[in-house]
This record gives sequence, structure tokens and C-alpha cells, in this order.
Amino acid sequence: MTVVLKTVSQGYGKTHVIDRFSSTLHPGVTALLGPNGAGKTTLLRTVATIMPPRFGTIHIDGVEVEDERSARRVRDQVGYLPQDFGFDPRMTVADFVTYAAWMRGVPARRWRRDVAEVLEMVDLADRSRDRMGKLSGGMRQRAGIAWAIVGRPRLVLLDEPTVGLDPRQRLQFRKIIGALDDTVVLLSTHLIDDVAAICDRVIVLHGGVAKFDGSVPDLEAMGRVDLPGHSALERAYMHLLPEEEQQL
Ligand SMILES: Nc1ncnc2c1ncn2[C@@H]1O[C@H](COP(=O)(O)OP(=O)(O)OP(=O)(O)O)[C@@H](O)[C@H]1O
Repeated sequence: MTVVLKTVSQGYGKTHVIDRFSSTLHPGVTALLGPNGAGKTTLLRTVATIMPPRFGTIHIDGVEVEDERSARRVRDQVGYLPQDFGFDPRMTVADFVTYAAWMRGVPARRWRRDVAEVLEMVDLADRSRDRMGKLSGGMRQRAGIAWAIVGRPRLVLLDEPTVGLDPRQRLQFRKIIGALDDTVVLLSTHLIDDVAAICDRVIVLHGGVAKFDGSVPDLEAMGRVDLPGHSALERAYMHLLPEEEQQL
């Protein structure tokens, strides 16, 4: 699986959000970092085939996604977890994840096994019969992660997946993501610790433009000691912001 974005622009009405973004994503974990409003969610929605690009092209596994018809050809391969994902609170956890398996075209004979497998991975096996509405925020988030990975789509897109997770759950999340072989994972986050721990690559977005696209060590190397931050990675992130945003 590869995802190739070429000069992709995206927006809403008259608002331009993503400006000529190009990148090629390979299997591994890529973090999308950037301030509020940078365009991370918009870029994830675009790669998730929810919004066809206004300009430029996206190829997912060799298929150009330009309209609903072409999007349908690749959607089974895409697991997308929006930031505030909706669900029917009366649904059980197992039903919620089974629904994702059905949407992703997983054959019915595999539902039970595949759902059990991902619930085990996110440590919700003993909650499978609980109603979604009764889960804690962290459990709900883990059910969302199970939703995104059931059927093992080879492109997984996660919008701030570690929000609401306690420290142990965040470590579990890293383990789950680390176990997804042969999968292109693109996740947005504000947590630099997560980036350092699980990501092979980082894209820093600012104002819809990629300010950095490269490895974690290469980003770390940009950290300037005179900038605010508790780690080289935090200082490097600050370094990429416009000068007027670099100081606190
Ligand atoms: N449905 C929409 N209609 C109009 N403008 C929108 C819509 N969704 C987002 N925007 C605008 O697009 C810009 C980018 O938003 P986006 O949600 O992609 O940023 P983000 O980097 O994910 O931010 P955050 O870190 O706060 O989640 C913002 O200026 C936002 O106001």
C-alpha cells in the first residue's frame, strides 16, 4: 500500500485550508503535527476519500481517487477514525465494531473472529456486550480504535486517537499501532511524546502547508536550544512555527 498525494488543495466554500500538499506515504506510522486549525483533520478527511481534492491528485494503492465511484474502489482498504466519532449509544461494543467490519466489506463468516481479535487488541474483550453509551471516554476511544482497524485495512487514519486515554492506555495504544504490519498509518496528534515513541515519520502542517516531512531524528536535529520546549522534538516543532509564534 502506498498513498501518493500530488499538489493537493482542499477547502470549504471560500476557505482554503490545504495548499498544494504533496507527499508519498509508505507502510509505517506517520504523525501529523500542527497547531489548531492547521488543516490536519481536513487532510485526514481528504485521504480518507470523504472529500475529493479540489485540486491535485491522490492515488491510493494505485487508484486515483477523484470521485465517489473511484473512492468506493479503495474504501474497503481505509480505516478512518474521526476526532468526534458518532455512534448509537444503545449499540453494544461488539455491534459497533461489527458494523465497521460490514462497512469495510469483511465477509460475514469472519465478523465474529475479526471483531473478537481487535477487541482483544484494544483490551475490551470483556466489554463486548456493554452498551457504547455506558463506556468511559477512554474505553470509547479504544472502541473507536477497534472500529478503525477491524478487517485490517491497509490504510489507517486516526484523528487525535490518544485524546482521553490514561497513561497506561496510551502505552497500549502504541503497542497496537506498532503491531499493524504492512499498514500505512497516518495519525494527527498534539502529543509529542507519542510522536517520539511510535512514529517513523512526521509531517508538520501550518496554515495548510507542510513545513516539514521527514524522519523523527531529522526533525529532532532542527531543535534550537534557545526555543521553548522540554525535548529536542518540542523545540524543533517550535522552530517550524512562524517567528511570532515561537515564543510563549
Ligand atoms: N466544515 C467546515 N466548514 C468550514 N470551515 C471549516 C470546516 N471544517 C474546518 N474548517 C476550517 O478549516 C481550517 C482547518 O481545520 P481543521 O479541522 O482541518 O484543522 P486541524 O489542524 O485539524 O485543527 P485541530 O488541531 O483544532 O483539530 C480551520 O480554519 C477551520 O475553521
